[in-house]
Amino acid sequence: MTPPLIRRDLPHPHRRVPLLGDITHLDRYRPIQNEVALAASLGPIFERRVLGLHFIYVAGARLATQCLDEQHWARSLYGPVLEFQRFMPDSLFVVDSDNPLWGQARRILTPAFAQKAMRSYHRAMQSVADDLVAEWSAGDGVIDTHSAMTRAAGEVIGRAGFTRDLGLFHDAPDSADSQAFIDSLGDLLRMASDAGLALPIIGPLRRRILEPSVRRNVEVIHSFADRIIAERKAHPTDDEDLLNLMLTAIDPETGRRLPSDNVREQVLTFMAGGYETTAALLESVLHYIAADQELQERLRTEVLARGGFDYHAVTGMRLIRHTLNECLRLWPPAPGYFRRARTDQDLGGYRIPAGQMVFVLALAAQRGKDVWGPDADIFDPSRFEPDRLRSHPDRFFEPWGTGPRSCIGRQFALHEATLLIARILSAFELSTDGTPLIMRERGTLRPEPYQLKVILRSNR
Ligand code: HEM
Repeated sequence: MTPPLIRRDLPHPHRRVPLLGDITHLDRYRPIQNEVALAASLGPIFERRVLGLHFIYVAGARLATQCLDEQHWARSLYGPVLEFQRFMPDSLFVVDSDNPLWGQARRILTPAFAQKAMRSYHRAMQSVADDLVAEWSAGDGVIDTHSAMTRAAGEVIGRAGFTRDLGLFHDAPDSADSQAFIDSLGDLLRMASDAGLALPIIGPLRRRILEPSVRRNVEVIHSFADRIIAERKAHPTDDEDLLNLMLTAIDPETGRRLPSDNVREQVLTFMAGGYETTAALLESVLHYIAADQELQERLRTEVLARGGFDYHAVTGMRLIRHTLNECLRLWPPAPGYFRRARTDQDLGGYRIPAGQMVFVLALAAQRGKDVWGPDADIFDPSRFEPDRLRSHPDRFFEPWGTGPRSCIGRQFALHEATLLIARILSAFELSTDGTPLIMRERGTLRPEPYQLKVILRSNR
C-alpha cells in the first residue's frame, strides 16, 4: 500500500528573497558546515532554493538511513562528483552504475582490497611510516601536518598500489613530477568542489576564467598516469598490485580486460581516492591525539603492548581503530552524498516524488543526538567499544557510503591510518600550540593546515 503523503512544503531558511530565494543563507567556503548549522534550526529535512536551483537536505539520522535503502533510493551523480567526469569520465568513481564498465572495473579491482592483498601492501605502508619517522626525527620538531599527511598518503598509494616510490620523502628521479602531480590533483579536486556547488551565472563565469589552469592541471595528471602505465608495460612485473590488475586481470563475468584507454582513468581514481580522504582523516586524528595527553598515553600503551608493527599487530590495535572511527563520525572526509528516489517516497511526512534528488548530510546525521545520545557532538572514542555501540542500535555511521558504490578502499585506508598513527605514537610525544580544529571544504572535509609539535621519545 502506498504510504500517505502528507505535506509538500518543506521547511526552509527564513527571509526568502523573491527570485533569488535563500541566497542570504549561503556560505561559499564552508557550505556543508553551514547546512549542518541550518539543520539545527530547520530540523531533519529542509530545502533551499537559490536562483532557480532546488536542493533538499536530509540531516536527521533516521531519515538519512531511509535514503540509503538501495531498494527505494539510488546513488546520484551530481555536484563535485559530476565535475570529476571532466578528467576521468569512465572511471570507477564517476561512471554510472548502469554502465557495464562500472561492474567490470569493480569486479576486477575488488581482489586488490581483500585481506590477502592488504597483507601484501603492509610492507610498502611500513616503509612510508619509516620514512615519515626518519624525516620528523631529523627535523626541528615542528611539523606541517597538511604537507606531511598529504605526502604520506600519496606515497602509500604509490608504493602499495603501483609498486612505485614516488619520491615524496626523499630525492628520487620521480620527486619533482610526483609533487607536481599531487599539486595538480589537489587543485583539480578543489576546482571540482567549487564548480560542483556553483550558482547559475557566477559559476559558468568562474569556470571560464579557470579553464586554462584546469587544462594545464589535467595535462599534468594525465601525463603522469600515462608514464606510470607505459613504464609498467615496457617492464612487466609479477607484482600483485593494483596496476597489474588494471592491465592484465580478466573480469570473471564478461571474460574481458579493462579497455586499455580506461586504465589511465582508473590509475587517477585510485591516486585521487587514495590520498586526499586518508590524509584528511590522519590530520584530524593527529589533532585530537595531540590535544589530549591522556588519550595519547592510552593509545601509546596499546601500541607498545602489541610488541611490534607487523600486519597482525596492527590489525589488533582496537583503541586506535575506535579513535579513527570517532574522527570519521565527527568529521567524515566525505561529508555527504546525493541520492535519488527510485519511486515516490514519504520522508518524515514530506512527499518526495520519484526522480527527486536529495543531499544526505552525513556530517549532521552522524551527530544525531536522537541516535548517539545527548553528548553526540563530543569526541569520545570509547563510544565505539562493542558494548557501548550496542546501546545505540539506530546509530548512523556511514563515512564510507553504503551499497554497491561504497568505498572500495575502506580496509586499505583503515590499515594504513592505524599503522601510521601507531608508528608516530611509538616514536614521538605529540602536542599542538592550542590551535582549534577548523575544517575547510575543498573536495573533502579536511582540517585547515596546522602545526604539530613532536618530541622524539627516548625509550622508543
Ligand atoms: C579515510 C579514507 C576514505 C574515505 C572516508 C572514503 C570515503 C568514500 C566514500 C564515502 C565513497 C562513496 C562516495 C559516493 O557514494 O559517492 C567512496 C568511494 C570510493 N573510494 Fe573511498 N574513501 C577513503 C579512502 C579510499 C582509498 C584509500 C581508496 C583507494 C585506494 C578509495 C577509493 C574509492 C573508490 C575507487 C570509490 C568509488 C567506488 C565505486 O563507485 O564503486 N577510497 N570513498
